[in-house]
Amino acid sequence: MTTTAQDNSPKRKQRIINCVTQLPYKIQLGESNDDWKISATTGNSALYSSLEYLQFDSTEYEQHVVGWTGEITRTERNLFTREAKEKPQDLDDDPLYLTKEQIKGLTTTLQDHMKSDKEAKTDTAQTAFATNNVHPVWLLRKNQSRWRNYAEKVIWPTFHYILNPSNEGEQEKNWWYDYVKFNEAYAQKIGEVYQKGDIIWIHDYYLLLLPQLLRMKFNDESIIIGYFHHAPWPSNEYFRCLPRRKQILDGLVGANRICFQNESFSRHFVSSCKRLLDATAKKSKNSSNSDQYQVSVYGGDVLVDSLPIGVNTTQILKDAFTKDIDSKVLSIKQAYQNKKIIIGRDRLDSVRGVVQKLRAFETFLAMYPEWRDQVVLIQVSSPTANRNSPQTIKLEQQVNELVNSINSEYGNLNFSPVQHYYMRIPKDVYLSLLRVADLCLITSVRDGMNTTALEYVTVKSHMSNFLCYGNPLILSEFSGSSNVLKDAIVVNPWDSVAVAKSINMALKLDKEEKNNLESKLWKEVPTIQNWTNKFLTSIREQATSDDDVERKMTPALNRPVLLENYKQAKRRLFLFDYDGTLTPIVKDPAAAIPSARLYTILQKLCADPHNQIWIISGRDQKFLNKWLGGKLPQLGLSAEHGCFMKDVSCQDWVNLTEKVDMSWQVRVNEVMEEFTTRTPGSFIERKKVALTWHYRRTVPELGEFHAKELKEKLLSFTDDFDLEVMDGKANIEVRPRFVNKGEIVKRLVWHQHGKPQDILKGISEKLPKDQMPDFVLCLGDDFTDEDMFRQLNTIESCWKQKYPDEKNQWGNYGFYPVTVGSASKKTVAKAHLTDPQQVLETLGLLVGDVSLFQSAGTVDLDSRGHVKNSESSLKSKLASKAYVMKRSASYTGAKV
Ligand SMILES: O=P(O)(O)OC[C@H]1O[C@H](O[C@H]2O[C@H](CO)[C@@H](O)[C@H](O)[C@H]2O)[C@H](O)[C@@H](O)[C@@H]1O
Ligand SMILES: [Mg+2]
Repeated sequence: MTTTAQDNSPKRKQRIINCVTQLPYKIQLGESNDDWKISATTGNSALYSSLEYLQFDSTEYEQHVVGWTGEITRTERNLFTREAKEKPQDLDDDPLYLTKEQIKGLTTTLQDHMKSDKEAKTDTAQTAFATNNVHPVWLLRKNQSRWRNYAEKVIWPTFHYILNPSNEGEQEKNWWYDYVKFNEAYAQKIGEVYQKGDIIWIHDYYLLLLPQLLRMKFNDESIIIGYFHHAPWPSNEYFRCLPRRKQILDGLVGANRICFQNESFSRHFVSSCKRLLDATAKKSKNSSNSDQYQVSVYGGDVLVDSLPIGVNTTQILKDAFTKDIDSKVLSIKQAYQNKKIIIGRDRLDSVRGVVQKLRAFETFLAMYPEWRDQVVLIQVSSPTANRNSPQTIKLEQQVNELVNSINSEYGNLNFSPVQHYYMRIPKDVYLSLLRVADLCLITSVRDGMNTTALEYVTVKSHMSNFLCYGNPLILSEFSGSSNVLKDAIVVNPWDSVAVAKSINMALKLDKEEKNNLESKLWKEVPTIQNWTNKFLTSIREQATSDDDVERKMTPALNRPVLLENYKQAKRRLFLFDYDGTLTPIVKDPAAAIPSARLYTILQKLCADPHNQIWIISGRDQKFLNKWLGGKLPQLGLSAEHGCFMKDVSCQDWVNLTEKVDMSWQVRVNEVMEEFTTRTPGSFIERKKVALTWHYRRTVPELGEFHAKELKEKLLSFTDDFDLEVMDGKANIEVRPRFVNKGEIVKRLVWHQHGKPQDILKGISEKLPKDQMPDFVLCLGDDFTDEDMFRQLNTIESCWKQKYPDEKNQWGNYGFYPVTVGSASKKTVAKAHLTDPQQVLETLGLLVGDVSLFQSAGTVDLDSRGHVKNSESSLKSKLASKAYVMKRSASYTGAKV
């Protein structure tokens, strides 16, 4: 009899690394260096309740939260009240240089805070709890709010259909660099936390570059990255106005799954990818019957769909129905006896529609005199982080004027129909307002998901609510929540008359009508538990289904390492393919000519005597001479996939196929001509040796079908001539088998660096290593370029045997075989860059034309956000030391 051993060990929980813009805490430093004051932040309630759920209630997941600390402020004692008060000038003037000990102390305080939260929130201490699961991202530079600028002043407005004139000036450039660093800092922190098998979940528009950065950082094809976008995603007509639109999309498509609040946002995102990245998308329905897209971009796939966020309905009901809140509700009711109460709670920014709401309320009072004196609008507007910006100040004035004019027109000495509170209110007051309301009015002109709407419906679902059960909700059609709360009274906030009519109708609903509405609405409120589980379950399913397919991801090129290696190397060799690498693929081969930017970069590379630059292309000599050799004679050239070579700073070409029988050309040409006749739009490019049949300009399906047929036909006889038939980018090429780009690479690497080539002479593998290149950057996009990469890999293996002790500080020989295309492309290259634009940016970086922070690239940062060990990092360290001394001296009264 056989027995199966039972596995009694506790099931390992799935680890989730949850990346949020800011930890859910407001952090203040008291008078002494370790006096940390931690309190809960306001805003983002839905997201933070998802974190709480994963932290305290979920039995399936072990959560790790990675987030910026937010602006850390200091407090000072108020001499009169003895209370600690925040120093207002802190954020701009007071650099928060924290010592290592302080950073450690604060991390422990945060961990402890989370633990005591747990003890307060769970009944038992049984749940296995992940200690050290809060991972702060330190960015302690002076003016800490700098990290918000690009996200808040450029991305946020565009995502809400507000176009600020952007001139890509110095200021915006600096904001962008800080934005890149912000994302880099997260990548670095995740690097410290990540374990194989973890799911990384990234939230919202501060972290749009992070998915791709993580792909660059981890050479782990199984890494699973999900991204949820909480804000709206605008139509492509708006999105494409962002100067950094491509970098943003490139950053995001590093995720396996990108999810939005509703189908319109995901559709807009997909059209941005199609338009700006040349992506294709297949649409289908997901398990919740909403649209999902498989977006193919740079040859890889990303799943795009939507899942509206929810709220913690159980907690809200628990918090909203207490004795304390009962009494608050009663006092509000007494204050407005015999009046209907309309409530609104919004942040005071231009998209929340407070102005539209006031205008509609004014119209309502004008249109329905019978309601005057019978209705009060309690509007709570909470200040935004940008309270002092000219736009907010203007908006504040506009709101005040409207409130005054309504109250003077329709109010009297005893009563003002609009009660406007410009302040943050505590949670209990907010819940009391939700409970007391006869109507909730939401007129935002754009938002991702309005959680006030969801919370209101939740509170109104409670029967014992002082006759307020089921009171109605008027909701803007431009709010993301209108896609979820389909049975709300939906209005266009720009149409004051229509909103006024809806207010009148809503206030007149009888009990049965209200109950009817509420019973439908209540079913439509998503819970945060469901939302969290659904997102994580589907990403896990995606991961397992992907596991069945053989999946190898190529990491993105680590550009900071490349730059460092470049700077230190003395014998640098560049091996560049041309089409699809240095220049984008276009319909007409004759139109694919070098850009001015490419010339500048090549010129700068050529000007450095340590560099040897070769273009190794499928193009013929005529094309390469005309557009490259003629303008930059220092370039080495190889034409027709290795058939011809022209050495650097030399005019003459050498034919490596001179002795080959070319009789095959007639036969191949005949077959290609037959297919050209049958396929409108196709044509033959006749080079000296190779023949290329192009079908980019044909009807795609027909072109592809005939290309397959042509290839088979050619393969049936080309073996006799020892020819290779190659599948290129919308082309089929034929050339002799014994020449290929790899052979050229072999010749160039096994060669004394900087010495002229004796092309017809054989290769010597006996050269001392210090005469051969110590840095080789090889870039190519196509199947034929794989020969170059393969050759470099072979040489590297050989050197490992021959020169095991001569590796560089990065543990290799400075070889960078890099494919141009997606991470999921099948390749033997060691890294990838997505497209020719990224290629130029990378080369620009080497010649000093581009900043490291122009695009994200995985850089190690210090706790202040400077590149580690850089000049600015060292300067900042000194400043920090001086600062700490000054501070401690000011405590003790000593002079420094
Ligand atoms: O080795 P490469 O430098 O990448 O050259 C490969 C082939 O590139 C050219 O064709 C390709 O690019 C064209 C322009 O973008 C495009 O219209 C065509 O569809 C692509 O196949 C070139 O015409 C061929 O001769 C090269 O062999
Ligand atoms: Mg190419």
